[in-house]
Amino acid sequence: MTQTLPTHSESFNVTRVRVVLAIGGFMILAFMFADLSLIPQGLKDTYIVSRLGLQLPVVIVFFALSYWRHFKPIYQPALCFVLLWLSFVNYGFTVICWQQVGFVFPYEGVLMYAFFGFFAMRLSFRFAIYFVTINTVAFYFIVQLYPIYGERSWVNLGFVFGAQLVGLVGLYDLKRKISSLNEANSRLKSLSEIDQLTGIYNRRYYENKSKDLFSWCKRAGDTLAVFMVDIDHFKDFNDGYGHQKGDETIALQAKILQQIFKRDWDLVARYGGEEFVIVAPQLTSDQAQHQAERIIAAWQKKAVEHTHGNGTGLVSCSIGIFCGVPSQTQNIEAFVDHADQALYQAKADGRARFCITTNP
Ligand SMILES: Nc1nc2c(ncn2[C@@H]2O[C@H](COP(=O)(O)OP(=O)(O)OP(=O)(O)O)[C@@H](O)[C@H]2O)c(=O)[nH]1
Repeated sequence: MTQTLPTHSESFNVTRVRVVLAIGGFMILAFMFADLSLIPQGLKDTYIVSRLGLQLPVVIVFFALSYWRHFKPIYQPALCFVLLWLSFVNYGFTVICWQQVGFVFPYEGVLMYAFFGFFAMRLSFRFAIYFVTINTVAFYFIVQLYPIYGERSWVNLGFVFGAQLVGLVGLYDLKRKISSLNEANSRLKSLSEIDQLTGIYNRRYYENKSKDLFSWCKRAGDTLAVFMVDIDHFKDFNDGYGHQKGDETIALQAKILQQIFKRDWDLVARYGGEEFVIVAPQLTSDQAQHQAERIIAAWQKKAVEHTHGNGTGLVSCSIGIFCGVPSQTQNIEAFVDHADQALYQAKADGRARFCITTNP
């Protein structure tokens, strides 16, 4: 399998990171023009080396790293390192300016790196604390070792620390608001995608996701199995044991299906009422039959009494399956229609069984 199947979880927004990083790289280049008009002639080459030889390559390497599949776990420490690297290159250049021609290079650039890292690159609060601590200590040593800023040294140190502290407070506040927004968002998402009675995906989620899975199988030329599962004589069960027991039985059916369809890309959803749908990519007809047998057997093992109506005395379900490699003209609805017809057949044949049809 060369492609990854679409699963039911979200991913790190790496595109945003790349765009912001590219903007940061261009900002370094843009500032070069402004800085070069201020810097004394003899320092221009050193300045260009500090920007094009030391700062920009690190930004480019970080950008290239974003194409690595393990980029997400290393993003925060790597970002912290890049920001410190940019600041330290600035400090190094500041010292060279002072030592060589007594020129006072402005320190404010490092505040820009900090704020860019905090708010544009979304440095985590923990790494922002590391960054501020190391950055402030470095600046402290510079003003202690070199009288670059003269009697303004302490004021400037206070300014560097104070401004970063304000940034940290803002970052903390932002993180708190974002996390409460995310919580509210995931609650809303869950309400809109999850069936409250069973805790599995609802019809709305199924409608969207099944199309993705279907397109994936069509592109990859892989098999897809659609199962329609319906509890037998459920109206009689409800009438005989009450709606509450009926709800419990629907929830139990969902649990059985979840225990049997465990792969990340298997989609198990409540289709409506006591009917369930499963969209299972990469399942052969033999494997699909095996899964159906397991569902039927799971109900037999549970042995939930159902003596009302014309059933076997126990709760059971019927299953219709349609399985095959999607043809170019088929859509997911066609698979569901075939699975529905197979379900109809399983009911007509006496229930508590499955019926399977396959793509020619
Ligand atoms: N307890 C409960 N019952 C539900 C729910 N949704 C639908 N039902 C009931 O499920 C029953 C479905 O019955 P039918 O579609 O007639 O089918 P059946 O009695 O299961 O018969 P067969 O499918 O032919 O075996 C209806 O009585 C619905 O009221 C629900 O959320 N909870």
